[in-house]
Amino acid sequence: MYLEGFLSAEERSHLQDLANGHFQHSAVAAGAAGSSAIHAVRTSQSTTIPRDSLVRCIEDRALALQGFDTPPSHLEPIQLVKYGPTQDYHYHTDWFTDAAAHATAAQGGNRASSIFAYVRTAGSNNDNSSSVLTGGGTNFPLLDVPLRDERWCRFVDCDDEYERGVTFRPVAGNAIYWENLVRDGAATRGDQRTLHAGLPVVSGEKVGMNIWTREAPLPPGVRGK
Ligand SMILES: O=C(O)CCC(=O)C(=O)O
Ligand SMILES: [Fe+2]
Repeated sequence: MYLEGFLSAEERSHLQDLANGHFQHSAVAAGAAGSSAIHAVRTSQSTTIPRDSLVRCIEDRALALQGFDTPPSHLEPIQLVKYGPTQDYHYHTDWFTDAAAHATAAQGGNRASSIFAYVRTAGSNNDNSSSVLTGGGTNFPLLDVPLRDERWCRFVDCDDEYERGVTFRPVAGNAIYWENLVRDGAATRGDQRTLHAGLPVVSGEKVGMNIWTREAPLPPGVRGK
């Protein structure tokens, strides 16, 4: 689902203020139970952000979108991710493929849904040049969505090769929402079609926001206050 104007300009700058100075090299889930590791597949920098009243308001919006039966305890702390030139996040799924290590019932199960929003899509903060963001789209190679109306071209890259699936353009304030799991009898399993990547930034800086909803409540220590 495509969400235009999910974040206001004020919210986007507040989110960046909360994250500033806290970005660290992004980790990815690793083998051992609940652990993560620094990996070349994700060269961005990321941080979770503290929950203040504005962040709670964004969380409420994310929950309302998913229906009234998802309580706040299912939301992971919001994560911001920042990419400079050449930085990217290789193809991955947000649902954990190693569920025994990362998605047990005690850990809140797997990631039922994802919201990825574009928080900053501009020139770099670190140089004085008037660089603009180029690159940095979000590509879903296995999505087979016929976007026949050219109004979509503001939000997706209509010049992409057909075989490349769908690439969302980084448009500040907008977001994509998708569900990660499909029912499989009494259980759930990860949906392969949700494979995606943050394509390399060519110039400028991109800051994104992840809101991940678990199937079940997170341990209070992970969820935080
Ligand atoms: O940067 C992007 O476009 C996607 C990021 C992403 O998929 C993630 O952080 O899980
Ligand atoms: Fe992702």
